[in-house]
Amino acid sequence: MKIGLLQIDIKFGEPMANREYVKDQFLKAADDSYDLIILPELWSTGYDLTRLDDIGDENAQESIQFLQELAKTYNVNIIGGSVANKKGDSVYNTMIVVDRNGDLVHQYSKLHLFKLMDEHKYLSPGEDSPSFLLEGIHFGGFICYDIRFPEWIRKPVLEGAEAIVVVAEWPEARVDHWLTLLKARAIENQSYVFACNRIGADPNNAFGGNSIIIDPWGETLAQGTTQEEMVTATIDIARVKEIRSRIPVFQDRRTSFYS
Ligand SMILES: O=C(O)CCC(=O)C(=O)O
Repeated sequence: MKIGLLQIDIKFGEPMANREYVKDQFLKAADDSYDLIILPELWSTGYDLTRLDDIGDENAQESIQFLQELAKTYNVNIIGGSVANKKGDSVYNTMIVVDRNGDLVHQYSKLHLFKLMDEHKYLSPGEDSPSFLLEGIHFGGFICYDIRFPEWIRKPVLEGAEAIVVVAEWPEARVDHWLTLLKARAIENQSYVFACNRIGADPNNAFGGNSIIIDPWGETLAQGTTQEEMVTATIDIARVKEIRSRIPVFQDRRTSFYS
């Protein structure tokens, strides 16, 4: 499976311009035969939180249709980062997954809102399961701050997930945490990690790039810089079983002492 993490800059509060830009990037990648392309968190609006009521997407409909068209046109599965999803009086930060036929496979709204960036003032926390199946692979999909909660990442893994996807707008100031947490999540869960971050800056933060693909042994297969790029690796999901039988962490758990 060939994976591409679309590490891009995002225009602050300009969904139309960001959609056009993402469309151009898919066209550019068209000849590279990706099986799965992953976008960053809030790729259509950025963190323009005070305007999400205006620029957010009613029930994520426009974003879903946009991603469905791209998936069908380029015959590629898409984990469409996340978008500002308006539902009644609330706005959620919602991941959208569509398969290469253009079918909507999964939606997940960020569970843990990040107070340091005021998310709790403008967004509502989700209540969705992070588990989904795509191309026969069981994934757990998460958004940014979620990776600081190992017990939440573990949940889909205990349900059978072999790959953890993370979409983010992770600040440059804490890139060391980003890389360390992602590597730990890969090793402790003996799972692939595909983590797509944005680059560039908004009025409040500079973002750290360093999108990364890590194998279930904790080895980095590909890592971005702080420039715009497609971070790419080809993975073999059978490696998960191999690693899990080498060190059988999941058989050795003492669940009568912890859940
Ligand atoms: O946990 C962090 O340091 C960054 C989290 C974050 O930026 C987010 O969830 O949007």
